[in-house]
Amino acid sequence: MTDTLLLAFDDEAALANELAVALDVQLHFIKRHRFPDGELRLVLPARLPPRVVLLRGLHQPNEKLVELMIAAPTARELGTRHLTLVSPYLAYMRQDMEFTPGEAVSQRHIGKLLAQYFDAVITIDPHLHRIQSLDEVLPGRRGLSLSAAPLLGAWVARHVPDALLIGPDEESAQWVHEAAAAHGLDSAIGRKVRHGDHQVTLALPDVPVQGRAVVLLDDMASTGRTLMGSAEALLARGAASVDVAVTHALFVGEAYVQLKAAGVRHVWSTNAVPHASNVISIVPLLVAALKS
Ligand SMILES: O=P(O)(O)OC[C@H]1O[C@H](OP(=O)(O)OP(=O)(O)O)[C@H](O)[C@@H]1O
Repeated sequence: MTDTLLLAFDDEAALANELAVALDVQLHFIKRHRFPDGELRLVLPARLPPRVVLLRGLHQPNEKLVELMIAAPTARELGTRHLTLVSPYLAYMRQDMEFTPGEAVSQRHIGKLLAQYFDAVITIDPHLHRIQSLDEVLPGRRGLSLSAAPLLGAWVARHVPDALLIGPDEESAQWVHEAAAAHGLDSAIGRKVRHGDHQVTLALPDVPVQGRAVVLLDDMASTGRTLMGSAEALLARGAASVDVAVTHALFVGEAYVQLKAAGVRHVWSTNAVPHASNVISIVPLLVAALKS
């Protein structure tokens, strides 16, 4: 990939450096200046090669979307003809239908916006419920959705002898089954009803957990309520230990501290979102996708 340049922002320097080394490509950080009124100025290299990969995770997405709206057309003005967005966490995928009249279907509109600027988008474990493929979100463009579940499963298999993997809700079944199947782990899936941003009702799966080393596995932790509620219920039922493995460590506010306070022993995450719990690198996944 010597003809490709990797562009990134310095708040994702660790992942950007690791990716550049693994791909053996040149890395350039886009310079950012925030004006007193909050507007942004971006500075890219004066000339760009025809193929550019832009790395930008979209956790805390609103300002980052503006960065993309400025950086992508600038890259094309500077010589880029094929522009790939690598966004390990793709925001706005959870609002995928109109639940009440007049409610914006953000997934569709953010997808269209990205399709306007990028030839291809690569992401990890996007929260897509009711559609099968990321292509459906990106009209006319290539969307590639990678799964970190086998990496999470491998980590659990190495660190927790005889683990029982539990997914807190039906949605998590895809990741839990993939991780369990790849590494011969026991698994079970609970149920969840969401009542609001911070309110969920959880039902544990009907499997014996007494004395088991349970690992809760999910695509993301945001407020941590889903994992906290599950962990407390598992410990109350006699689980020997509860660990957590997630792809996206969003952990808003005090969520991480509260999750540990709820009795969770270890919290493990991938570096798709930079966080203190990162222990699993998604770089091998990204490299395989970008090289194909
Ligand atoms: O840390 P939290 O704030 O609990 O959020 C994380 C949970 O939210 C997501 O599911 P969600 O409840 O959105 O599922 P849904 O899309 O089916 O409502 C995700 O799959 C996690 O289970």
